[in-house]
Amino acid sequence: MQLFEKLMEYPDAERLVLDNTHRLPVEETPLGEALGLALAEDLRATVDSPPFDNSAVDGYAVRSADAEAGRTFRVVDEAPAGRPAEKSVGEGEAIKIFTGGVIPEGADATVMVENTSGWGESFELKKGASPGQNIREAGQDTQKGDTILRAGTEIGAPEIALAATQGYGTLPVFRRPRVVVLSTGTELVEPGTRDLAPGEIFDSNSYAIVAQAREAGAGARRLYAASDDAGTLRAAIEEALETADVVVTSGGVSVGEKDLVKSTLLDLGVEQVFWGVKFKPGKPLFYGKRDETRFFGLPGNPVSAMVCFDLFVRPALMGMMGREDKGRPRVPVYFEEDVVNKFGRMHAMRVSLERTERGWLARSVGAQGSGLVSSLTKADALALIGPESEGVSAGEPVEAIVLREEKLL
Ligand SMILES: Nc1nc2c(c(=O)[nH]1)N[C@H]1C(S)=C(S)[C@@H](COP(=O)(O)OP(=O)(O)OC[C@H]3O[C@@H](n4cnc5c(N)ncnc54)[C@H](O)[C@@H]3O)O[C@H]1N2
Ligand code: MOO
Repeated sequence: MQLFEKLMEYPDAERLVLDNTHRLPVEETPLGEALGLALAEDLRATVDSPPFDNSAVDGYAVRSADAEAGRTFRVVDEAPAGRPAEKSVGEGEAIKIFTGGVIPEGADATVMVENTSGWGESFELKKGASPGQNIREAGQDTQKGDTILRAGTEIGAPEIALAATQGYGTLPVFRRPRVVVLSTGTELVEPGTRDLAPGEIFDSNSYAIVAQAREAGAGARRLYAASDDAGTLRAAIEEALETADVVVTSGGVSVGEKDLVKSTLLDLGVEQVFWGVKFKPGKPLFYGKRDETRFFGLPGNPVSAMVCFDLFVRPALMGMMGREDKGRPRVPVYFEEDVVNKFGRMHAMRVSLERTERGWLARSVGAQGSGLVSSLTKADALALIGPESEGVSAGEPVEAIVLREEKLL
């Protein structure tokens, strides 16, 4: 069994992951499936939007020159949304119009029905109208040929709406990475299937990792939990390889005799980029590549698996999708007391955050064991307590990676 040689410094490992990540190919993706992806090209307006002058209200289209309070108008036609009127508006005439209806020939204003005597074949105007009143002009929103979205923009709901106004049925985006998640460990039991026998635990990592991958915008699926047996593991990894851009395993990556993930990957021709990081939680992290596929061997300890996903896998997935905002936001924080780092590795300490006059105050969420899943539900950020120092003094600034971005609002 191979032991760790020299552990890699955390920033070097972070950089190596990104340096060995490539953008996935550009694909014309249906509008409804583009959420969270990044545009590969600038997008231009194909039409003026709105395409025609239209009414902002339900009421009547009139000539503003005639529109004095107290005057009576004759209704000669109607213009609901989607069906332009056939007639034009002459002096003393009006056309019944609804919101979104095309402004008829001759009219230059619309009046709300509330400012008239009501719906009918004729009506009396209660309030005068000015030219252009309640008219939404053609091209007010976008004009044909304008660049409406820049390459690199992340597609959210407003971008989908804007592209749809221009008739785009698909968008040129970097393809969504396909992540296959495989948890390993003979002790693992599928949640919801049966009670635990002695020595067993429920498989929480594969569910957590799939959720994190989807949060990052990737497509992700779980494979079954594979037992710590070389044949089973090899078959599972081969199955994952059929569809995956990124294979993420959990467990079996440390130095125990049952830790077979690394040797199995190497047997399958995966090239090791690094194994072992001077980082807690997540010392045994493995990163490798084979052709276009990338492999992350996350440690089995649930907190280590989730923290390593956030700090290493998430930026890689975002890079593959062409997203500019690859990492979590980082802010300087301080502690009220001295904090000791006794691990000899960079400690990503789970902390809560509170905004104070001096900046962000960090407090440890409590015990920092790598198996304490509940601690992650209380953490707002990971404070990076460096390996070279043995800790930080009260009030000293420290960089923290913010996990709950809503905290910063
Ligand atoms: N002699 C040494 N032992 C260990 C070292 C070391 O340097 N020398 N490093 C420790 C560190 S740090 C970590 S982290 C763990 C990681 O080990 P593995 O990646 O091999 O993980 P396992 O041993 O398979 O599991 C660790 C722990 O996590 C539980 N686990 C595993 N999979 C799941 C899952 N899918 N859901 C929930 N929990 C899971 C597993 O039962 C173990 O309790 O190694 C240390 N040891
Ligand atoms: O570094 Mo391991 O990740 O303690 O827990």
